[in-house]
Amino acid sequence: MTPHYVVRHVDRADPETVAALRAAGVATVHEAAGRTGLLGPAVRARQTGAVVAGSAITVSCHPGDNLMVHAAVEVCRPGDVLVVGTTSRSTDGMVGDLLATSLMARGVVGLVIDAGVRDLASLRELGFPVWSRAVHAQGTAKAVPGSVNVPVVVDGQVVRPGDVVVADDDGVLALPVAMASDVAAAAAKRLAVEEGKRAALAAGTLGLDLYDLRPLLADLGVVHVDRLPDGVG
Ligand SMILES: O=C([O-])CC(=O)C(=O)O
Ligand SMILES: [Mg+2]
Repeated sequence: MTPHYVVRHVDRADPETVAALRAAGVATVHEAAGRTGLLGPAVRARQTGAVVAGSAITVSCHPGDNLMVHAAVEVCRPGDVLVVGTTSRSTDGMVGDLLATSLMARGVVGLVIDAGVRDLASLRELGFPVWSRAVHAQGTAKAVPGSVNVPVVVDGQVVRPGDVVVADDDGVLALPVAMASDVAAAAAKRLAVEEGKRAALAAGTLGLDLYDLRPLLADLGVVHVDRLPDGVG
């Protein structure tokens, strides 16, 4: 039989770094990380306005089977994000309000799952944020083994145990621990620069001038005219 593992120990990023990445949000962290780390857009927020960051506890499940999600709950610590992948594509409702209640009792701050969730109204009422491929009431079994804290693929992105996961309304990103503090510093710089840009744009400065795009447009052959010349268009 193929061995399956529940790995108890995970190397986590320090809480200050995790907090800084949370404050920056997914889009800024993605840019600061050199446009890496994003999960695909199919795994999306199932609530509005939630922002979480935490260390990934990863789960590899057989499709239609949430046995290993139950096994994973035990190794979660406060501040973790549970990240669930399946070994082939699934939209079954693997996690609902009961598992969410259990995860909240362990201090887990959110769930990212490349499958379905159910009991959505209750999940929202609980205030337990989820990012999922689907919402579907389809029930699942507890019969097939898998592993906890091994690398998983979630909508095209590898997520390793301990990766810092950042999730908000824009999507989900996973960052290796080794990159996390450098990216947090770069993200803080980006936020400061964006603050200045936001003030200038709010005051009416055009992006064309703020980013000095007029010479570029000219170089690219873009011509300003009052009306299209006859015979064009
Ligand atoms: O129990 C399950 O299999 C999934 C579910 O609905 C819950 O966690 O509430
Ligand atoms: Mg349920």
